[in-house]
Amino acid sequence: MKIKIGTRSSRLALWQAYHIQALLKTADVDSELVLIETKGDQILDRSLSKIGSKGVFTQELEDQLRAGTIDIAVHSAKDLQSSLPDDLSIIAFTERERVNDVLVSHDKSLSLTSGREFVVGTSSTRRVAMLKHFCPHIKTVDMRGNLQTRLRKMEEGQCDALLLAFAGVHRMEYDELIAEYLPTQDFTPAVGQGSVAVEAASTLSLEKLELIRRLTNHEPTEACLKAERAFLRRLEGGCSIPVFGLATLQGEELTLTGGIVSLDGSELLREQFSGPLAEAGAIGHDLAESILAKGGGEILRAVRQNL
Ligand SMILES: NCc1[nH]cc(CCC(=O)O)c1CC(=O)O
Repeated sequence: MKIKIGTRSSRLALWQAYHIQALLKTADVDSELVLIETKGDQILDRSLSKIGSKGVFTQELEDQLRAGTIDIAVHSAKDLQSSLPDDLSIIAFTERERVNDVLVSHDKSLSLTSGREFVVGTSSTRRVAMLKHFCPHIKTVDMRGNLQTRLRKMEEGQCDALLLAFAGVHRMEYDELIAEYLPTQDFTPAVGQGSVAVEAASTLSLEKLELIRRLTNHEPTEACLKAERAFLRRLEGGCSIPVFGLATLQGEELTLTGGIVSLDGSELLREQFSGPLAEAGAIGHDLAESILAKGGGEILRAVRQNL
């Protein structure tokens, strides 16, 4: 048996696919990579929020899952839509990397808390809005492209630093450029940040599904992402809205922190709910209801009108 792994061909996507391949290999399960180009890879001149980012990095992979030309598709968990079509599902979430956002620069003395003014490149609406909220002295510039492209733009002087997920920076082995780890209490990451998701179609054989799940799924991470994704689903969000969410486990108790920030940074709503791990989905849903009741709905409407 050979598992066909569908992946985008960016360096980060390939790292993730090789990671899944290595986990399968621990039980001598053979696999091959099938490289697939998505709309998000082709359109590089427009900001992600303007492409209509629903599934922009996932659609073509999902088409091939349905066609059966690949057994599984590998994604950054963060890039997945919060709800999938009925015939597709996430069968595994890998153990999560450190979840923090990091400030990346050749100037290691840069810090967001120093009060010093400088320019940060990012293409994430969540990061832009959080910077406006927590660090109004910081200027932001929209910066798309893969990590290598962004680093080049930074070196050309388009910005002084980049704000990125630690997970991606670490996987691309740029740890030495990390100037600062941002605290998750303020800069709460995007839902799913740091985990790799394995997606399959309902037509995948039970034998393959169970084998892949056994070798790649990390149950504590899965529980946390279940809560985070239920939260995001209730807000009907994808990765392009300024919503954040992070669940952690202490034994059997799950704690979910999540919220939303307005695009101009003026309003930030954040709440924390805890409960038994078995109720992960309900915790996420209830947290979203609470955020909506406190004004999150108005923030979301304004965000949708502006994107
Ligand atoms: N939105 C792009 C994206 N999707 C996943 C990661 C990093 C890896 C991860 O969070 O799992 C990144 C880059 C970033 O946000 O800096």
